[in-house]
Order: sequence, then structure tokens, then C-alpha cells
Amino acid sequence: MKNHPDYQQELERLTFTTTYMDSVIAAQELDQESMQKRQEQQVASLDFKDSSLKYQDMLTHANFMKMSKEQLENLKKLRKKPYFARINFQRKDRPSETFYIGKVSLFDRETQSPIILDWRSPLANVYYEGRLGEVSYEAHGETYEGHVSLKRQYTIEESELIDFRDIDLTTKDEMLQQSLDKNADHRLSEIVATIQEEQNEVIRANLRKPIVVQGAAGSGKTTIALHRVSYFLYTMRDVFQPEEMLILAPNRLFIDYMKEVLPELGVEKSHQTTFTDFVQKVTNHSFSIRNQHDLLTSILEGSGNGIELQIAEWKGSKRFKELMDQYIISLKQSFLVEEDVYIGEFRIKQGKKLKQLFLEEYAYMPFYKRKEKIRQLLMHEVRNKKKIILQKVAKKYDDELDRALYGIKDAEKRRRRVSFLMDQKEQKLVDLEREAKSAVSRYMRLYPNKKLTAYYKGLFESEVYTEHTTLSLQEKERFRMYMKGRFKKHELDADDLGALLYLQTHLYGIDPDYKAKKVVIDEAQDYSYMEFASLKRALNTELFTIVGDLAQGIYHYRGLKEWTPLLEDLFTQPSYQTLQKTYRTTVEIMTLANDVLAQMNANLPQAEPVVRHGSIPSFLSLEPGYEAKMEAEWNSLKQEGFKSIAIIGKTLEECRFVYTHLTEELGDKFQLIEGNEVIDPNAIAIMPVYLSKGLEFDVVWLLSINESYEATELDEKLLYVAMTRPLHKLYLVGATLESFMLNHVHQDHYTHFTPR
Ligand SMILES: Nc1ncnc2c1ncn2[C@@H]1O[C@H](COP(=O)(O)OP(=O)(O)OP(=O)(O)O)[C@@H](O)[C@H]1O
Repeated sequence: MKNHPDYQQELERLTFTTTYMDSVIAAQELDQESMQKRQEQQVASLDFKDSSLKYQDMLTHANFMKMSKEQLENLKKLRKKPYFARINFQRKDRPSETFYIGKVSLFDRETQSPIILDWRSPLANVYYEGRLGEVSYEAHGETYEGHVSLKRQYTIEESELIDFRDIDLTTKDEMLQQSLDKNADHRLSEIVATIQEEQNEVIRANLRKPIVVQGAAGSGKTTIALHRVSYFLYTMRDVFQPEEMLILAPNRLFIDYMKEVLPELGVEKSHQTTFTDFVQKVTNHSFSIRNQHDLLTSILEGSGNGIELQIAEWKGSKRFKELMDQYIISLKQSFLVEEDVYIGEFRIKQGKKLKQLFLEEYAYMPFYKRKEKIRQLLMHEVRNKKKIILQKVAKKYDDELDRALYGIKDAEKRRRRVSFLMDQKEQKLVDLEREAKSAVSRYMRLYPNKKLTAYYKGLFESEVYTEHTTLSLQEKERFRMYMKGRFKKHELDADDLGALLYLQTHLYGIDPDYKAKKVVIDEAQDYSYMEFASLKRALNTELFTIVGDLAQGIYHYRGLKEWTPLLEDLFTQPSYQTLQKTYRTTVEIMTLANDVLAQMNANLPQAEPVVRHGSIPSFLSLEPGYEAKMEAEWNSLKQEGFKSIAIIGKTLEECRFVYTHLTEELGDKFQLIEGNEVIDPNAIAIMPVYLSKGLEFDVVWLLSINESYEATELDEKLLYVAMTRPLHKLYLVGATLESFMLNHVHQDHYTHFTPR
């Protein structure tokens, strides 16, 4: 690198950039006067060649605006690696310009020219798209054409220039290779420099449309989805707040894992949660929810009864959503109150008019919101009309009194009549006052007033359920009995959440705090049609980024089996993209995982690993002393620099057994992960496959002691998920090759473990 003709210039540029950043940082921390002094010292100490006089100028004249604390912290962090690439770009009819691309932009405050160009800016797109030559990019609705004559990548560590290299038609992406060689703890945050063309297409796909991405395991779905969020917030920053973004992840472990990258992407203020937690918060009911892992576990352990599976599948289906729609129509009937509203004998509002308001003017609101609107309207009417009514009644009595006083000749008769009328007037006015006070609340009692769970319970007892369900008579009765049992226990299943959210939306509405305008769904293959429909309806937006892999659909009995329903039915003109190249793991590990994929009846193409080689997955049989062999191997792996090691078992039960057994044999170095723990980086994590989804580790050991993988759809998917977790090494430990279905794969795709 040092012999490169541009070496000196690149060094200067880096020094200038970091010095400029220092000035910005100092400006935020110091007052203006000390700032001036400090700047003078900095400039004096710089040893720029003459080409850099303009840098000195820029430094001395810069004036800086106030930044938020977070921006400042971010800038300090970015100083270590201010940019990762450069392009030489000549826009048509303009001189050639050099742009340095980094994670956020930095502008010269005086001239507004970019010192660093944000990777999300329209122009930076030409770095990601294609190679050198004629290019175009779009900004503010216009297309600009030009020529890229240089693309250069930098390795900068702790503000030191380590290396740089030019990308042309022949060079392989060395930087990508280097990045993939790293350990798991550095991975997610580093990809902006090496985003690939097909990934860039997903990140920058039309932001005003939903997008569905089918991507192989390790193709970068999570990473890309988060970068799309970042790109979205950058591009839409004038109209969109990060708080309006909802990211739904499969479990809390996964959220912790994601959190690491969010600040750098400027996305930390978005809401990140699981679908279950989201619905629980929004619906705020008092039932306990049995999570979907429990059902999965009972299926795997053979303890679940068939009905749980059948009902879960039905509740996730489009048929069920259609039934819910019918049920909601029937519920609407109970809100169509037609009686007139009275205070005494005085009508203050026609029932017909109220019904019309409910059905027409307020039609955009949930039922209970409409009810509330009607209540407010009636309160208002009562307040206004009460006065008039009281005056009218008083006047009627006063007229009568006048007639008595002047019309009745007999004094005794007159006295009695007047006294009678005065008592009656007083009584009448008191009665009317009292009636006016309670008129609205009395009237409102004609409207329903029930809790969400009562409505849901009502579904299974309703006429709609008996008359319109497409289930067989027998199924109908079995499901009804099943639900009765669940309600009695004050418990529901994860598969009921979609329906609860749907009902909540139609009946009560969603609290504005939860009303995200843009939604990202990771591991989307695990969501059912009903859940997608309920989310879309609840949030009333089309702006969904949906990423998933059908091959990893371990909840296939309830989740989507194909993307078609989303593409053709639920969303309007969504974009659809596939990602076949995978980055996480080595060719050797992916080859074995692809063998498992091929066994599935899923009609999915094989994943294509980016060329990075490692050792062939190795099989260790459960012969006496296998524990010690594992321990010796771990020691060697640690010495080689591998940090995160995970043991993955088929079920939680299996993992508990493995944990107890290995702790007895090898001591206290393991952490059993059951769901809500934070992974301890110093321990060897033991977890069931379903919790490992979406995560990655340097080294993965699949253990099959009591539970082996059979040739069923579910087991194949579980095995595929587990096998695609490692970055570098995969070991399989079991009684026989059949424990992992290795007897069905080519013998060259695995090896037998040999101690080192
Ligand atoms: N362009 C890239 N440059 C460098 N690393 C990348 C790139 N794309 C993906 N990776 C890395 O590949 C790994 C897998 O990425 P990610 O977890 O986003 O994949 P995924 O498709 O969500 O996987 P899964 O479906 O298995 O959960 C991560 O370590 C990520 O940093």
C-alpha cells in the first residue's frame, strides 16, 4: 500500500477528516473562545503537503452547529473509522469529484460540501450498484447520469489507515472475505462497507411499497432489514420519526442480538418487540398466553394432542380471518340502537339519527370509539336542551298559574289551585333535572359493554360460528369444547393473538402510542395469515418490510407455507425479492445444510455460499469419553481465537439433560438458555433449536443424546436451522449417523471426528 502513488494523499485525507471530526467534537464540548484557540493549535501542528492548504482553510473557517448528545457520541465512535470507501464520480457536464463514503455524513459547514458522504445518500448508491463505468442515480425525483472511474475500499482501525484497495472488474471482494472471516461478535455492525448488489436492491427498494424477501439462511435478511430501516429513516427523515417504526423479532434473545447494531444505524429509537409482547400490550387483557414454543415442544415430545395442531392451523388461516370478519359484522348489529333519547317526555335526539351516525359519519372508528362519540354528543345535546326544556316547563306552569290567579273567583279554590300548581312545578323541575343528569348514562346502557376476551369467547358460542364456519360438524364441536376449556382456565394460546388483535382493532382501537407507521417483520415464515392480516389492520399501513425463509418454517403447521397470500391477497402491489447467496457460513457447512434442504419437500432452491472455505463438519459418536473429547476440542478452538460456542439440542428437554450431564462431567462452564436470558459470552450456551433461530455463533455443536432427528418435515427444518447457525465450524454429536440423517447424505460432506 505504501508504494501506491496515492498513499500520501490518502494519509492526508484521513488526518484531515479525523482532525475535522475532533474540531466538531471539541466545538460541542468547549465554549467558542477555547474552541478558537484549540483550532489554531491543531492547524499549526498539522503537517500537510501543499495540496492540503484547502483543508487548513476549511478547518479554520468552520463554524459548528450544536449536536444532540447522541449524535456527538456517535461521531466519537465513528472517528475510529470515518469512512470505508471512496468513489471518483464525474457527473455529466461537470468536473470529476471524489467522494468518501461512511456511516454518516459530515459536511463542511461553510461550503456545505461533503467531507463524508452518508452510505444512504442517493449518490452512494453508485458505490453499491454494479462496478465501474457509466452509471446513473436518482435524487429528488430526478435522474443524474455520470461516470464512475474509481471505487476504492479502506481498512481503517482506530483512525489508522491499515490498507486500501481498488475494486475493478477483476478483483474479488477481498473486504467481504475479510469481514466474513471475523468472529460472530463483530459481524452485524460491519456490513455497510460490503453490502452486495442484490442486498442493496432490497435496502433501496421502493420505500412506499411493502416488500417481501425470501432469503436463504445466512443471506443477510436480518441485517438487510435493519439497513433498510436505517435507509428509510434517512430518506424520510422530514416526515417520519424513528419512534414510528416497529421491529418485530422472534424472541427476546434475538432482540438483544439486534440491539448491538441499532445505534450505529440510527435506529435505536424504533420499537423492538415480539409479536406476543406487542399484542399483550395493545390488548391489555388478563389472560395468560401459552407461547408457541410450548406447543412445538409438546409436538416434538409427542405429548401434544392432535387437536392443538389442527386448531392452531385453522386459527392462522384465511378461513379464520373471514370468519372473524363475519363475526365482527354480527357484533356491529348489537351497536345499532334505534330508540330515541328522552328527558322526561321531551325527545332530545332521534335514535334513527344516532344509528346513522354510527354507521356512516363515524364508520372509520372502532365500535367502542363510536359509542364514546355518541355519548359525548348526547352529553352536549342534553346540556344544551335541558335549559330550554326547563324554561318551557316553567313557562307552562307560570301560564297556568296566571290563569288560576286571574281566572278563579273563589278565593279558597284559587289558593288550592295555585298551591297545587306551584308544588307540581317544583316537583316537575326537580324530576327533569334528575332525569337530565342520568339520561345519557341510562341511554348508553342500551349499547354493549364487554371485555375483549368476552367477545372472543362469544365467537365460539355465536350463530356465526355454528352457521358459517367451513369446519366439519365434528371439528366445530371439538374446537368449541377445546376453547371452552381454555377460557375456563383463563388461558389462551399464542395462536389466539392474531384474533385478539383483530378484535381489539375493530372494537376498541389501538392506543396511538402503539400505532407504528412502518413495520419490519423478521422470521416472517413463522407468522400466520391471520397474524399478518391483524397487524396490517391494526396499524393501518402498507409499509411492511417482511423477511423470512420458508425452509426455516419450524412452525409450519401454523405459519405461512408460501408467500403468495401476502403477495396476491393481503398487500397492494408489494415488491418481492429473493436472496440466494449466503454469507454466514462456510461452503463446507452449507453443503451439508443444503443436503438437508434437498430432503425437504419445500421446492426451495439451494443456498449459494459466498466462497469461503473451512473444515468439513465432523461427527463424533456418543462413545464413552466423548465429553472429554469435546472439552479438549473447545480448548483448541479457544486457542485458535473462536469466541462464541453454542450447543444446540432438538428440544428444551434434551438441552436440560445435556446441561445437567455436561455440568456434572466437565464443571461449571455452561449456560442453559430457556428463553429470556441474556447470553453470557464467556459460557458455552446450550439452547433448543427454536431459540437459536436468527442467531449465529463461531462454532456450533449439535447434540443428539435422547432425541434424534427423523425424516419428517418438522425435524428436517429444525436440523436445517441448527446447521446454519455456525460461522466457522460445525460438529455433530450423536449415537449414530442416523441421529442427524447423515446416512442420507454424501459421505464426502462430513467427516468422523478425530482428536487433535
Ligand atoms: N454483505 C455482507 N457483508 C458482510 N457480511 C454479511 C453481508 N451480508 C450478510 N453478512 C453476514 O452474514 C451473517 C448472516 O446475516 P443475517 O443474520 O442477517 O442473515 P439471515 O438471512 O437473517 O439469516 P437467518 O435466516 O439464518 O437468520 C451475519 O453475520 C452478517 O453480518
